[in-house]
Amino acid sequence: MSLVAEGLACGRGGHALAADIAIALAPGQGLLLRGPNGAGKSTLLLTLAGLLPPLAGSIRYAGHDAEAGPALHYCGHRNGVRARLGVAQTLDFWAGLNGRTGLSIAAALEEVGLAGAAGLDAGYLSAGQQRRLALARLLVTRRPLWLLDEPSAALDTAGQALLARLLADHLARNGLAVIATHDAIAVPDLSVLTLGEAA
Ligand SMILES: Nc1ncnc2c1ncn2[C@@H]1O[C@H](COP(=O)(O)OP(=O)(O)OP(=O)(O)O)[C@@H](O)[C@H]1O
Repeated sequence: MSLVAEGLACGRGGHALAADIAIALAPGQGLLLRGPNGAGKSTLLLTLAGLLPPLAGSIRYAGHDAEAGPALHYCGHRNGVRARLGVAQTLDFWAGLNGRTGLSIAAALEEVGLAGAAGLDAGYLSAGQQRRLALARLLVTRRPLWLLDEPSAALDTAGQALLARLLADHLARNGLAVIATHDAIAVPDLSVLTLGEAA
C-alpha cells in the first residue's frame, strides 16, 4: 500500500493549522512529524486517519485490498486501557474487535515485555507498561499503516528500543508509518515533516 496526500490542509473548527502538506509514502517508508506543541501534528494524524475532515486537498491510500480489512491503526495519546480488565483480556478484546491477523495474544505480550503481567488487571500496570500494552495492539492485528501519536511517551530506554524495533520490523514488512513525536526514534531512513510554529 502507498499513501499520497496532496495540497492537504488540516485544522480544527475550520481554522487551518497546517496547509499545503504533501506526503508520499511508498511501502516500507516512515515519516516523522515534528514541530512545537500546538503545531497540528495530532490534528494531521487524525485527518490521515479519517477521524477529522481535511480542510483542503486529498488523501489517497493506493493499492490496499479493502477485503483485507481496514488499512490503518491509529494509536493516540490514550492507551485505551480499562483498569479492571486483565492485561491479556484487554489485548484479546482489541484482537476480537480489530481482527486476529497477527501475533497470538501470548506472543504479542511476550514481544512487548508483558508476558509476566498477563493475568494482572491492566490498571495495575505502570504508565510505560500501559503504553507497551497499547503498542501490542499493533501486533495482534496486522494493518499496513501505523499512525502513532507520541508512541514513546512514558517508555523507558528499553521501551524506546522496543518501539524502534517494532517500527523497523513493520517497515521491513513493507508497512508504512507516520509518527508524531518530540523524541528521537532510532529507526534509519525516516523522512521528516516539520509543522510550523503554534499560533
Ligand atoms: N476540538 C478543538 N477545537 C479547537 N481547537 C482545538 C481542538 N482540539 C485541538 N485544538 C487546537 O489545535 C491546536 C493543534 O493541536 P494538536 O494537538 O494537533 O497539536 P500538536 O502539534 O499535536 O501538539 P503537541 O506537540 O502538544 O502534541 C492546538 O492549539 C489545540 O488547542
